[in-house]
Amino acid sequence: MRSYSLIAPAKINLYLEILGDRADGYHELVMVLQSIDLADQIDLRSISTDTIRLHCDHPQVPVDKTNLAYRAAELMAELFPQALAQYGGVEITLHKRIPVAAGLAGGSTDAAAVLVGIDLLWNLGLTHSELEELGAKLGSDVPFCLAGATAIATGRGEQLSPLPDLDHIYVVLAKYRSLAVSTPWAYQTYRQQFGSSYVSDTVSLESRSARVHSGPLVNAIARKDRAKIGQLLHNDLEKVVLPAYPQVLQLREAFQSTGAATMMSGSGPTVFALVESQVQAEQIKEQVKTIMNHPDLDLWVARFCNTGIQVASSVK
Ligand SMILES: C[C@@](CO)(OP(=O)(O)O)[C@H](O)COP(=O)(O)OP(=O)(O)OC[C@H]1O[C@@H](n2ccc(N)nc2=O)[C@H](O)[C@@H]1O
Ligand SMILES: Nc1ncnc2c1ncn2[C@@H]1O[C@H](COP(=O)(O)OP(=O)(O)O)[C@@H](O)[C@H]1O
Repeated sequence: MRSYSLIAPAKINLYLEILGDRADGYHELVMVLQSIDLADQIDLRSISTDTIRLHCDHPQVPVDKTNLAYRAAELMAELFPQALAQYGGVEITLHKRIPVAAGLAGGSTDAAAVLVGIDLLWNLGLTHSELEELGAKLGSDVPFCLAGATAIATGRGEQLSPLPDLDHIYVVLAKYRSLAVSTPWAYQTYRQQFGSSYVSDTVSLESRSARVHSGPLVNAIARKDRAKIGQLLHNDLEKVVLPAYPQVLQLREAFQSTGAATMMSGSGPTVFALVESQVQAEQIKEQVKTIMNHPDLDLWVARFCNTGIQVASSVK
């Protein structure tokens, strides 16, 4: 039986600015996204029946049709019924290492891996932009997860422009195991509290987005100036999540007290810090663990990576 094993990295947001609301209910964004080597492994195998089967080793992850990986397979089956008939259905096994509901695009990267894996299993030969288009139907962060690395994302988050690769930057991440922040809640609350400051005309939206494209963070990335990148981290969603979740605020303050550049990722509740070496990262991880002294707090050390979905092994 044909099978593929794929590696699906998480992302962090180095920058997230909300520019305005949109007629489709989403928000117009400008973000800088970065892949990190904290990754899920997704195994896909052709099966003789024309069904989709999903297994996952994480108790918080649904294995029904609400799983984004399942939805990615379902979308492929709907779009390519002849390939489904020719090659059979798919059995998907998710080995979950990315924390769930964490602001790290765990579900999105699994969905991206399933698109790539089924394209290979069924010999579809889809182009990268075709895969991006399918990814955007599943979620705003899915297109980024396909190629990963460092990129500016605009629109809902699905329009991408690559940025130069960043190497040798380590990340310390921390999240309370039982704490989840709803992404729709975060955007909706932001709109309620700060919506009146939106600029509604498109010229202004474009100029605000262009300011980021040629702005200090993008310049710091081009110069690989790690210290400056750290100083320029920004996330508008902190304005609503930190006041509503005091534990996340405390975690943010604990990271700050170590002197490292720190920020919440996406809609949270993961907080991360950027550091220059693995040794320093392990030190900060221990410092934050000691300051917080909470049995429910999980911490990880990861590294920036310049890849999105990758094939680890295959049987053809
Ligand atoms: C906040 C971010 C930052 O990277 O990531 P996470 O924290 O989820 O990882 C993203 O914007 C999330 O992306 P993703 O999780 O793919 O979002 P989607 O499934 O498309 O949308 C989930 C919900 O978030 C809100 N949403 C999302 C994107 C956007 N540009 N405007 C929005 O208002 C909408 O309420 C939508 O129903
Ligand atoms: N493949 C998946 N991995 C993780 N969570 C998933 C997946 N598919 C659906 N979910 C659901 O999506 C929600 C958001 O999870 P996740 O994608 O990890 O976080 P975020 O959107 O914050 O990056 C979870 O509460 C979970 O129930």
